[in-house]
Amino acid sequence: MPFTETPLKDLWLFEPRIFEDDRGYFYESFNQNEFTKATGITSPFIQDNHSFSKKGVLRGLHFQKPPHAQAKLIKVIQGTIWDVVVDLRKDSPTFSQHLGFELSAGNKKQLYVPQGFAHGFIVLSDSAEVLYKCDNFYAPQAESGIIYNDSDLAIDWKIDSSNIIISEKDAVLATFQPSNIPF
Ligand SMILES: Cc1cn([C@H]2C[C@H](O)[C@@H](COP(=O)(O)OP(=O)(O)O[C@H]3O[C@@H](C)C(=O)[C@@H](O)[C@H]3O)O2)c(=O)[nH]c1=O
Repeated sequence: MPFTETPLKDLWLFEPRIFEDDRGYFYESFNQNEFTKATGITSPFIQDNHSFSKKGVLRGLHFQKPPHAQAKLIKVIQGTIWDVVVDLRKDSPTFSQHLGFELSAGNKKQLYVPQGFAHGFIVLSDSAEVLYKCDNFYAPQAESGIIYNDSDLAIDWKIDSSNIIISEKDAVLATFQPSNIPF
């Protein structure tokens, strides 16, 4: 089964089967039937996003507040990222826990991040192109996040902090405070 549930409930890793031959390779990068059969998740994806980032760029940690919360299915088509998620669901046994995954064009792994998680990634290779599907539309008024270097979360971003590049918006995100979490 190419879908594995991770130690964080409802967070799934997808390792697709690759068919290689003399021409190159082929694989189904997404199949709604297989996805639903394996995970039980039925909500359709309605927005696709594509970002390009240079080495050391860190985007995150982001989430949208309800009713605009987004589940995301993330993959990399060029380069390598360290993808990090934080469980923000207060009723979850793994509330406040985080996990990191290496996603790359080479390993073709995909991560399904449910609603109620914060998400971010850092680029480990010279550059990276990241594609992700979302089950809810972008809603700028609902955007929120947690500062990447929050001392309670203590996330290992794999790159020396002096080489991390973040947006002005991400530099002023709040620290992790359960009372501010809307899930
Ligand atoms: C996320 C997003 C941004 N934008 C615009 C707003 C802004 O002008 C420009 C760049 O936006 P940002 O700086 O927020 O992009 P970015 O920092 O890449 O934001 C993304 O980060 C990763 C980690 C996620 O998980 C995503 O959900 C999203 O929050 O693109 C859209 O038009 N639609 C979208 O869905």
